[in-house]
Amino acid sequence: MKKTILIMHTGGTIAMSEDSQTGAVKPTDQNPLDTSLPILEPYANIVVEQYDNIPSPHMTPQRMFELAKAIELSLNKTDIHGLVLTHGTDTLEETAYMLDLLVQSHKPIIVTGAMRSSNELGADGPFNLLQSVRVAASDEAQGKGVLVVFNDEIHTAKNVTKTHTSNLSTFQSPQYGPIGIITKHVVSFHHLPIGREFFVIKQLTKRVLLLKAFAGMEAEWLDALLERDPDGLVIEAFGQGNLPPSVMPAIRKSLDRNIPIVLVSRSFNGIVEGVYGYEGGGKQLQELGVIFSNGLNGQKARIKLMVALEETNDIQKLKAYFSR
Ligand SMILES: NC(=O)C[C@H](N)C(=O)O
Repeated sequence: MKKTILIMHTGGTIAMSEDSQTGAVKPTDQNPLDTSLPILEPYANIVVEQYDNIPSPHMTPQRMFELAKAIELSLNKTDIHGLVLTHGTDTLEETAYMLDLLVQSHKPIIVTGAMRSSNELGADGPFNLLQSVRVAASDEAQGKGVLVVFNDEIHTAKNVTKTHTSNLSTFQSPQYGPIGIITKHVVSFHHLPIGREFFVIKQLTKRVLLLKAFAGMEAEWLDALLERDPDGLVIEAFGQGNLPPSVMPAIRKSLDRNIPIVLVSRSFNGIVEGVYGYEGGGKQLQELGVIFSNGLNGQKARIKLMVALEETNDIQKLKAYFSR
C-alpha cells in the first residue's frame, strides 16, 4: 500500500532563494519545493501544509511547542502515515529534540532542511526532501523517535547537531554516528535508538539560560544573571564537567535558591561525570547538587530542562530525567 506522508513546511534556507543582484538569500512567497512534488509521487501520496515560513533563527521554544501540538493532531489522523518537517538548519536540532520529547506518536517524524537555497548550484533541498519522504514511508522508521535526515544519513534528534557552517554534511551525531543510511534503492537502519521518553505538559513558561564556561570566567556575570531569577541554568562546563573556582559562590547561591543547574560539556564528545575534587571540580559540583547530563549538548539540555521544569523542580526527579 502506498502510504500518505504529510509535508509540513516551516521555512529555512530550503524555502529560500538567492537574489542574483545582491547575493542575499531570503524567504520566497511561493515555496520552491512545490516544483519537487512530482519526484516524490512514486514513493508516497503527498499532502502539503505550509505551516510557517520563517528563517530558523526566528524560531522560539514557544513556537516549537505550538508546532508539537499541531503535529500530534495531524498524526492522530488515521489516513496520515508519517510526517516530514522542513526547517531552517540553525535551530533544527532544538525543534527536532523538542518534538521528540513532546509528540506522542510512533509514526515516523522526519526533520530536514537544506544548506543551499533553491536556486543555488547544487541545491540540496529537493534531494533531502525526497530522502526524507522515503524514510517517512518506510516501515522501519516507525517507533524510532524524531529523526533528522540530511545528506543520505538518518540521525536521532537526541544526538544530532549542526557541525559545519556551510558544508552539506553538516548534520552529524558526534560520539554515536547516524542510525541509518539511504541509498539509491534502500532505506537501511543499522542501529536502534534506546530509551525514548515523553513528557506531557500543558504550557511552556520556564526561563532557562544556557551559559558557556571560559577560562577566568568572572563571578559578576553569573551574579548578574541570578538577579533576574531564572527558573534554571544549563552550563557548558570544561571537559568532564568542571568550572572555574570564581563562579562557585554563585553556583552555591543558585542551588540554595532551588534554581536547578544542569551541567553539560563544552567538549562535544563524551559525557560529564563527577571526577575532580578541587574547588569547581565535577565531584564537588555533583555533591553540591548540580545535575550532570548524560551526553546532551547545551542547547538540547536547555530544551529538556524547560520541558522537565513544567513537571517538577525537584532536584532528584530532574537528576533522574537527565541520567537517561
Ligand atoms: N541552512 C539554513 O537553513 C540556515 C538558515 N539561516 C536557517 O536556519 O533558516
